[in-house]
Amino acid sequence: MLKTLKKFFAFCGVDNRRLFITSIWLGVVSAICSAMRIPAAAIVIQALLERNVTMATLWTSLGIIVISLIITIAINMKATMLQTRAGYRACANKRIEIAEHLRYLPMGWFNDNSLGEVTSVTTNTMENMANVATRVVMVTTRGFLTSGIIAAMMFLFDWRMGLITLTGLVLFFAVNAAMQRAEQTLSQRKFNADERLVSKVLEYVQGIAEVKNFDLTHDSATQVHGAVEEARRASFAMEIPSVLYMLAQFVVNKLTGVAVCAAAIVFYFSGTMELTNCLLMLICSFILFEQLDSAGSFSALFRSIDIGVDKASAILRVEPMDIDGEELSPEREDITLSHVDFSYDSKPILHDVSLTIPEKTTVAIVGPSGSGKTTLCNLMARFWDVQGGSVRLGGRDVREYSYDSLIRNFSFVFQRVYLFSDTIANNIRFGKPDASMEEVQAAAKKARCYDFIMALPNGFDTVIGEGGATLSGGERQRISIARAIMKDAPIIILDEATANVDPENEKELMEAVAELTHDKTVIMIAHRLKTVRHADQIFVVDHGEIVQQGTHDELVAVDGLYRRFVVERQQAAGWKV
Ligand SMILES: Nc1ncnc2c1ncn2[C@@H]1O[C@H](COP(=O)(O)OP(=O)(O)OP(=O)(O)O)[C@@H](O)[C@H]1O
Repeated sequence: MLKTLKKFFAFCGVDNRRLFITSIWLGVVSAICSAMRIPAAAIVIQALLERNVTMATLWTSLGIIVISLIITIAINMKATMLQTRAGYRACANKRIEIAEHLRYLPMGWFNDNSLGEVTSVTTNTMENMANVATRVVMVTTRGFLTSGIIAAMMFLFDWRMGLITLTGLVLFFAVNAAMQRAEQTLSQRKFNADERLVSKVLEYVQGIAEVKNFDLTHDSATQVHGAVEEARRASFAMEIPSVLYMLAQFVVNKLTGVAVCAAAIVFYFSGTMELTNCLLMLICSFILFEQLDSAGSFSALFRSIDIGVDKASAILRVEPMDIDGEELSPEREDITLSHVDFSYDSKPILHDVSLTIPEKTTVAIVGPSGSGKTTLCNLMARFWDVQGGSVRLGGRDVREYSYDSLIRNFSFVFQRVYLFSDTIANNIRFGKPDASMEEVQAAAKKARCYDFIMALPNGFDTVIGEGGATLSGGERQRISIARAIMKDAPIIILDEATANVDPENEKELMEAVAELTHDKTVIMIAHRLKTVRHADQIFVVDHGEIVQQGTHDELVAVDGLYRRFVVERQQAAGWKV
């Protein structure tokens, strides 16, 4: 348990740890104040035995009780406020730290770890930590510390009583340690079940259109039901042993009280304890381990704090990509790939790819579906690291740049646009967080989305649904172009941005793209002949290799994949030109 405490305090950070420790010590002071009931009772008992009860005796006793009660309440309030602040602040800081850290993780990590796992850690686990860990840590540490202090006081009072109390404490901790061991595997099972539940619900909600479309309601719901059922079983399995161990702890506690009671009576009759002290011990025996009772039940949750800290720390320990990167600004924005080899895990995708894209030129990358076009573009912005060869921007390997200084040079317009559940203005501002409203509107005008935004009920302040759900595909696309215009990066990568657009939207989209790409280095994964034919260079990719390279006129003049695609474009399923 001490190991978990140490881990938890290290996890919380210095400031929050200080608040926690202060609140724990305040808790101990409050427990001692609440124990002032014992001397208050002793004064009255003594007076009664001496048949000397006066108003002064009663007032003194009452005064001690009232004052200690007021102090206890005030201290408890302060301690609760401190630990609540420390708990929520520590978890909020961790969430921000994790979110920030995720930005710098290699894309391969996201491939290997499901969205559910990451979501579960940042939501469930952190929520659990904020709610449970803060209370658990305070109640248990306070309970154990207070009981230790009481045991020491018992030794001072009468070593025989001290011995009985200590024996009780040792037995209590033995049961507690057994409970912690029993909880270890069960807590892990519960965490895994919670993680799977979040994964399945996310999958179900994200794929709800497909679920309805293909009438998968039953299959998907079964998976969600299975995950819910396993989470229920895991939670229940965790409760059973803890209830039994808690009962055992409770029994040990009460038996210690009974032993104190019995020993006091025996010692009185054997003439080795005064009547006042004997009566005092009888009162003490009932309140001796009050704090320990709640500490014992709360400590059952210690294992889940342990796992929670481990899960969050495991994400934070994943090595970010730009560990050695420098803050660089390329002098020119040309891109060179030299003998690049790349695989996703063990699946080879690109083989010995070399190409040069001079700055401020437009290149089109074309090829059959799955040939590696998107992968090629992603390597330029170091979404992944190459396994062989190099990718250079402005003559420097992209691995020499820090992530921020590299990504500053790129704007991506993806075919699948993701808009955040926020106002339209803020979605456009993503490209430049401190942009004024005038700048946002100017970008929207260039991206040909100003008119439809103004037609919305709250204009630029309209909050759009998560993923941009309340806008059409073409509108979302143009907002993403406005975002890219706002960023004003020197290199634009258009990944099939013009595919799947109806003719009405196409004209506006083309105008928006023209505004975005003006005077930039442009790399487009192009499916339309119109856009491809005007490119300065065309790279034809097939099975992860550049099989042809040149201008449209040069490529149609020779027999090859490009000409075949142009000729067969009407029938070609994988290449819509
Ligand atoms: N994140 C990933 N993890 C594993 N494999 C991937 C990943 N992304 C793409 N692939 C695989 O790599 C290959 C190349 O994919 P890529 O998206 O680069 O092709 P593309 O030419 O852009 O295809 P399309 O025109 O259909 O978009 C495909 O076989 C794809 O399944």
